[in-house]
Amino acid sequence: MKKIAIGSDHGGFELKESVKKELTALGYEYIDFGCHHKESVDYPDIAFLVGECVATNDNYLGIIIDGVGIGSAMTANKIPGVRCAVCWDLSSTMNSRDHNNANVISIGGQTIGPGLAVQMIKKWLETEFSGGRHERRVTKIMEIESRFIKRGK
Ligand SMILES: O=C[C@H](O)[C@H](O)[C@H](O)COP(=O)(O)O
Repeated sequence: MKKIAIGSDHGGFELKESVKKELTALGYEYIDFGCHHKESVDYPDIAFLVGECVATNDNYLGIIIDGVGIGSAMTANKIPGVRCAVCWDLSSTMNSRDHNNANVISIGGQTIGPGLAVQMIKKWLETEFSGGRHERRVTKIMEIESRFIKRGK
């Protein structure tokens, strides 16, 4: 069973607490990279820690929650090896695993209620990458990333 790296900014803090309860109920071990309060923080600081954990540990998946999910996903996707998907419903959630092999999910604490969020997280964790034609496409994504790493950009 994969382990989970989870983090949020102030806008996702409350939803993160709900998601953590669901993770525990599902039997997942997790590391909470913060924040641990509702005071204003900068989402790149937390998204970096979650993304770094996933990129350096094959047995981790990541969950990031900020206001709408966009800034944290932008940040995490700067880290080589991270494929972070902004998801907003069950369909985007399943697609991000089944087709895109996302290893980090980013959701909005101000746009998604706790009921839907826990359903999404459960679905995301139980959905496997289906490979096949999608393997070819995800490989192309990773090859584009490697080209820029080689150039040192
Ligand atoms: O994409 C970024 C996130 O939605 C942030 O949670 C948001 O930008 C934070 O804004 P504020 O400082 O106004 O809560």
